[in-house]
Amino acid sequence: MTPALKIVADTVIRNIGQLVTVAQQPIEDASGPLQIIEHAAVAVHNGTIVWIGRDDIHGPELLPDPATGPDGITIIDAQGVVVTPGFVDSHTHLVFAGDRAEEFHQRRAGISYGELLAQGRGILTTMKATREADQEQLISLALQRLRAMSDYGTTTVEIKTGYGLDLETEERCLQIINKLNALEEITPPEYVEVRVVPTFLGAHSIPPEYRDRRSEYVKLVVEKMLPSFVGLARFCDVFCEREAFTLEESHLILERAKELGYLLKVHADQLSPSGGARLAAELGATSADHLDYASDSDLDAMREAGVVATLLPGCSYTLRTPYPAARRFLDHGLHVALATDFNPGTSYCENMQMMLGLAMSSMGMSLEEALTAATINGARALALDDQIGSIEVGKRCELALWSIQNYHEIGYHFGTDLVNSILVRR
Ligand SMILES: N=CN[C@@H](CCC(=O)O)C(=O)O
Ligand SMILES: [Zn+2]
Repeated sequence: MTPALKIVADTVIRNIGQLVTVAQQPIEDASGPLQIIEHAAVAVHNGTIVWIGRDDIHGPELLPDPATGPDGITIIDAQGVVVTPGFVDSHTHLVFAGDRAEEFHQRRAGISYGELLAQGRGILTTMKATREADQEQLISLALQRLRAMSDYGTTTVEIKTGYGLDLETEERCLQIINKLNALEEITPPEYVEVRVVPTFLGAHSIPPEYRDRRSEYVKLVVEKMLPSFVGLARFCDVFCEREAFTLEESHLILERAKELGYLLKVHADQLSPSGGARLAAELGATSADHLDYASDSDLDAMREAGVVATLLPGCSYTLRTPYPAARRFLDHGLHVALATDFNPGTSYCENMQMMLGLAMSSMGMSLEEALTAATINGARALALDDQIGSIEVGKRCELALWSIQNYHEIGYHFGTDLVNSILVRR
């Protein structure tokens, strides 16, 4: 007889109807592409998952943490619902002030997103409002948005700067993003349990004061901003596009960022074939995002270089452009991630469930592919897949507790929030 497994735990989630682990390795008692365990339990110690399995069948002997004493295990009854990894929203522009409702309706009447950018509106409209806002306003807006995201099941959010476009405001936005990870420092203390990953996107648009001397702005990004923000941002991103930064400018910025130790992302081939996807592959970026105009050979280059393809259906929904054909990316053997691209111009939506729905209804993804894209592949797009994105022993406890008993309701029952709460142990 195998001796009982003794596990030290401080939290146990019991009575889980379906534990959708999205495990990357086969696990005992689990089945199907998402490695689902029926009637399951999860044991957690110090925020790390220490055991998962069938509730009550051959579970381990759970020992409380000696520090908390014999009554120290918190038992949470999931009441038979579905539990998945929390969503990893790997592409957002969440820190900004103002809105662009007026431009949205003008676009509905015929003006294009590219035309607005060319007229110095679009991103620059938001830049003006963001520069004028003070720290408290920006934090309070960000918190409101993070709360909405966590209500829909998101536990990790990447946040880009890119609405400051000067040294001072870009730095202020990065400091705010970092502060969101330490909310007790905010007065009065705030508790949103979402993990935040900061990205520097100084190369989002050329600010108006540099309109006729763009090379000087690129120089500012390369020589001043990038070195000053080391340690404040995990990623450096560039909007490589006809209306934004050329391939050469993007190359210059990303190459310097890489030398300084940033991980890389690229807004690639969104409005035209910009060469961004190819650049992401050349420089070993973690992800290339959008990719509406990426060619087959670009996708091959991305696969060879291990670049995650992040697809953003919220943009297609807002801009009324064709949805990315996810099948094409999957057939190229790429890891596909889904994200909201939450921003005031092209995707004003905090809700990852909506992205899953669009991926299934309009991008040709199965439920299993979409859930994988919104969890473990989002984690891959942040180079955090060793820590989050699936429910496996050794991963952090960042879960979504749904209000449904069968995960097949996801994408089928639409237009309503199916997530009850998130459960995060730090
Ligand atoms: N493409 C560039 N950046 C954002 C849009 C930002 C904005 O319009 O404010 C995007 O990912 O779609
Ligand atoms: Zn974006």
